[in-house]
Amino acid sequence: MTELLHVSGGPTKPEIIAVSLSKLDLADGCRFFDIGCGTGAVSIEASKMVRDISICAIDAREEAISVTKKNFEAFKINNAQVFSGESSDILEKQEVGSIDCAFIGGTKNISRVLEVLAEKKAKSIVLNAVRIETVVNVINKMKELDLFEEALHIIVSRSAPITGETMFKPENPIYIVVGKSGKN
Ligand SMILES: C[S@@+](CC[C@H](N)C(=O)[O-])C[C@H]1O[C@@H](n2cnc3c(N)ncnc32)[C@H](O)[C@@H]1O
Repeated sequence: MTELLHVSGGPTKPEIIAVSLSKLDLADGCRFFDIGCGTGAVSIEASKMVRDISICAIDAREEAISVTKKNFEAFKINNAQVFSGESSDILEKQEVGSIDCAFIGGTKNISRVLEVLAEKKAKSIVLNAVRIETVVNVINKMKELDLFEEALHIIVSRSAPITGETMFKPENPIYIVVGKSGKN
């Protein structure tokens, strides 16, 4: 089995990826943006769910870009562009084209990122956050941009062995914020 290379902050846990992608309205041939791609794990899972997806993965850290490129090669992700830099700057560029679905895993400069996604008329946006301050900021900004749909708080506990029996260990809670264009 192909092993995913890791980088600090990633990969996003599979259960969180599953819920996040279920909220994104992925469709065959869609243009998917992985903003703060880290390892590229979310893009890899998205590519298993629909046909002919076109992926644009962005991260500000060179280390993450290098790991994403290696993971895309190992998992045979062919229809992908990988951009290094601040996502709000990259999203503004003409050559990135239209945006159907955007997953946001990194929330630096999030207000500007959301403004650019709204300007580009991204149809569906799903954001992961761990800090409540980020969540409040994102909900308020999405409401201002007429994008806000819902926010979820997800806690996963995973089985772990204990003296030959099984206990559950909680993982860090994650907030998922969902935005859709054309709310009204
Ligand atoms: C929690 S990690 C993402 C993990 C990723 N979803 C995965 O599965 O590996 C957040 C990433 O977002 C990047 N990031 C945060 N804000 C960013 C921004 N405004 N532009 C580009 N990258 C950003 C960080 O460099 C970091 O690699």
